[in-house]
Amino acid sequence: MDDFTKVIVSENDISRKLDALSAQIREDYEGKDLLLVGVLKGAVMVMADLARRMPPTVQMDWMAVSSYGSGTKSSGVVRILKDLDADLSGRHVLIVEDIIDTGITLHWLLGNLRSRGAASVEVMTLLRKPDAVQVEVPVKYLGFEIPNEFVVGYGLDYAERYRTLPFVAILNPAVYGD
Ligand SMILES: O=P(O)(O)OC[C@H]1O[C@H](OP(=O)(O)OP(=O)(O)O)[C@H](O)[C@@H]1O
Ligand code: HPA
Ligand SMILES: [Mg+2]
Repeated sequence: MDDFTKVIVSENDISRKLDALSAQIREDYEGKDLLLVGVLKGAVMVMADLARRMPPTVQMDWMAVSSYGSGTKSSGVVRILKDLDADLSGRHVLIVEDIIDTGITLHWLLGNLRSRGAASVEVMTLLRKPDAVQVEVPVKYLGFEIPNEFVVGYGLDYAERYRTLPFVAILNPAVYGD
């Protein structure tokens, strides 16, 4: 049995998309002190590859939230596992995410970070599933819209596995027993 049914975003697709998005972000934040906030653990890969395309003065901070546990369905409840180190007051913040699925995580996170007095809070996500969205989230920088299937790779896991793949693939439902 193959673990994946299809590669939907290749390593090369990701690299070219990050070239374009990072150029736009550099232009939009020129002259501003930018804080990238990565959402652990899924955003580790996209954060690393985006941040390397930014000026060296860019800063990174991390927040860990989890709503999926070890399954393939959102629990609907977002828990903070690790908070930011940075004080956001007056800061220009760009949240960096791997995926918007139901939108529950980012909707909650945007509300949470916006209450901390930042000068601006925007969102960059590599992937979005338009057919899965339950809560609309304003996204300024979007990589790819993908079908409503459970995907893994490039930071995205199933039960903590497959995060290290360099591409994004649809997980074979036989792996999780559907
Ligand atoms: O739009 P949603 O339906 O809320 O789903 C998106 C969120 O789910 C995943 O995180 P997860 O809770 O699996 O934690 P992880 O990043 O540690 O895998 C993903 O990294 C996003 O943060
Ligand atoms: N794959 C892995 N993790 C996720 C997904 C997905 O499709 N959606 C939300 N978290
Ligand atoms: Mg996960």
